[in-house]
Amino acid sequence: MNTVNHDIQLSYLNGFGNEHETEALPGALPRGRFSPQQVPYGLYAEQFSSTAFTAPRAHNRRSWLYRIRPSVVQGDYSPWQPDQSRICTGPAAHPTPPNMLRWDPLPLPDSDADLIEGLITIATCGDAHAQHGMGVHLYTANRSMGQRFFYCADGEWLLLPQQGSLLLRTECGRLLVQPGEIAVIPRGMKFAVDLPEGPVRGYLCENYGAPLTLPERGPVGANGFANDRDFQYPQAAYEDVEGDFELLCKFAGHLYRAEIGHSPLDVVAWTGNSAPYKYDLSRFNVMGSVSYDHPDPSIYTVLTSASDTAGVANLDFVIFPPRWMVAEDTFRPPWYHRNVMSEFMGLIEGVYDAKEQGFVPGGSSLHNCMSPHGPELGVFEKASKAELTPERYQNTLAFMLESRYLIQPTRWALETGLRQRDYVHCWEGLQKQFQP
Ligand SMILES: O=C(O)Cc1cc(O)ccc1O
Ligand SMILES: [Fe+2]
Repeated sequence: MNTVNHDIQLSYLNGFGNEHETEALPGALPRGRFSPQQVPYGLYAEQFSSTAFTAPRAHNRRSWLYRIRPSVVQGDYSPWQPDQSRICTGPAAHPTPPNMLRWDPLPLPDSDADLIEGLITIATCGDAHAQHGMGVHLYTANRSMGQRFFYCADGEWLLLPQQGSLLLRTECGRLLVQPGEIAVIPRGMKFAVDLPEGPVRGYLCENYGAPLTLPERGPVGANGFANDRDFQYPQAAYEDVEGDFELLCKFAGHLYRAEIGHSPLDVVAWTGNSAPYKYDLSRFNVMGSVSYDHPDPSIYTVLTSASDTAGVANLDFVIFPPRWMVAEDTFRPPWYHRNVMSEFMGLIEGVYDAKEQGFVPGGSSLHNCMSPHGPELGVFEKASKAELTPERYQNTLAFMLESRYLIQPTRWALETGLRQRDYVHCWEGLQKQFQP
């Protein structure tokens, strides 16, 4: 069997949301219909729907999977026994303080943990049962999942590796994802995460709402931001293997376990537009001001999940990548601001321009609805006096998960020693400089 071959060179199918088609055996994919009376090679046909059957064509996401056994061939679910108290799902029942919050990175695990065992929720927003909002988790792991398989019924997973690469073995095939890249796994898709290079750390956004999609470009035109062609989908690859395996599932905020006598990654061919994908963030075509003023960060939106109100996102995934700053007569870092939207941030590498100290790779910050924030004292002083020659921001890759829903830090996040209790002091020295 072919569970894990880390040396394998993976090739991908390109194009965001295309009606992709791929087969691991010649002729495995039925032609001209989705559900023939008999599928080639004795495979079973199974439709995998990520949107309602009746969703408008432009939003409809579904794939047809041709597999060795249909997904119904599995054991009954019972609660997963290990302690699950570190994994939380919105809505949270405890109070949410308006404080500006920041955390140091999670240390790598000192005992064996795979990615599911190493998950810890830092914040949630909205309500998973109502299918809006998100969970923000941090992960660390030092062991491959191997023959433990998983799917999340509560949301789509956006994985942001910060250290170490992930080999995602999914029903649709394999994706190798490294820091600086992201991967998105549709709600409900079964997968296992292996660690080809050892210990890993990263962020995980569990999107309870509408599937992530590319934002509109408006007057920018037909190109730019994240270009559709740079999103990569797996080629079909199947595991034909039997044994005493387990299938974990996150459903309505709890983890369940079912026994399964075979690898559920047994899809030999698939076609459709709902599948996992990856994207190299360095491909992002950055737009910015070439005259004056610091633009809104929405120009850096990679992917967005709509809410029911146009222009008000359930979730925007935004990055702050290397780029040139040329704006004249402008305070170039982010302005001081208060925002109706709530902002969770992480740092993949380097230094973020608004916070040169204390916000470190693997760390996190949260500026909730209407909580004030902006450059720390040192950045303000420097940027107010800097000579405004063109400057390349490099060695930097921060991201933001911005939501219309209040982002509620978990109890763990509020109580952990990783929380920087002195965070607010980074603005303390901003003096009155009023000269009437
Ligand atoms: O708060 C932050 O650091 C994120 C952010 C960056 C920016 O350039 C403008 C607004 C904004 O919220
Ligand atoms: Fe902000």
